[in-house]
Amino acid sequence: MQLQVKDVTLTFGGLNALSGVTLSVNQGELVSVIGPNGAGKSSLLNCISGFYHPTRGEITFEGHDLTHASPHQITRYGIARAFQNIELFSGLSVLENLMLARHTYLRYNLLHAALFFGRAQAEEVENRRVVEDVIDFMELEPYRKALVGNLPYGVRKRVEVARALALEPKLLLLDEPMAGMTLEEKEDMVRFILDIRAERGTTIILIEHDLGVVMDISDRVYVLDFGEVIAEGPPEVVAQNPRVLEAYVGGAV
Ligand SMILES: Nc1ncnc2c1ncn2[C@@H]1O[C@H](COP(=O)(O)OP(=O)(O)OP(=O)(O)O)[C@@H](O)[C@H]1O
Repeated sequence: MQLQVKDVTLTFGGLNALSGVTLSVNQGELVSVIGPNGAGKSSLLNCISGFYHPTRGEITFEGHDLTHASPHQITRYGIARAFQNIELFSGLSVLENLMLARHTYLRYNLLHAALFFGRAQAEEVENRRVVEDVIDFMELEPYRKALVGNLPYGVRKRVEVARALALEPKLLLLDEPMAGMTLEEKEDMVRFILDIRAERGTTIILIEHDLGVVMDISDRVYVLDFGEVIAEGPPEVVAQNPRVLEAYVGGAV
């Protein structure tokens, strides 16, 4: 098991955003988390990525305890996240955003860089190589130097995924990467997600409202409702689960 979320509860005031959530993900798996609005999906990703700390329970990744770790530490352990509300600097180019992500999250401290100038330079060459490789992989070559604020929405969503990939994660967290996209853009994103797993071997946790996509590409699906896991399993099994059908009645998603 690469990631293990054990009995996690997250409380805001009197409200349980998550209630005893247990979930595990194997290396190389593509696992989706679905559920109606407010079910706790983003809260779960926030706990895994260290933005929130569970009120109770435990999260481990490859033997590291993430329960109280900071987002920076968690990134260094090999987990990166593409945000639902794009977290890019609109006044910087695609290339600059990706380089900045590596500098912010992965670079050792400035004193170290000053003392070991040669090593810092080698690191910069490596940063550039990784970033160029991601730009190529995500087919962002035509936009390398373009300011992110000037790009169409669908391309910006793709840059947001590229920003996370530039951190060379072992586990990639995707929070609604296809929200608001046209059909064609969605198809492209699906292809990228499948390629990320196939070619880079990255484990993926996907939050997505488009159930057609989820059922098509996931190895396993977890269904959250009111902060609890109400079903888990292969997509075709989960889709038949009466509790899932009930949670989705009325087109709540
Ligand atoms: N920072 C916070 N403070 C207070 N309550 C919060 C906070 N973050 C989330 N919640 C509450 O926790 C519950 C779960 O929210 P969350 O955003 O995790 O759901 P979600 O499944 O991601 O929803 P959506 O599909 O709408 O993004 C909601 O009732 C929400 O109002």
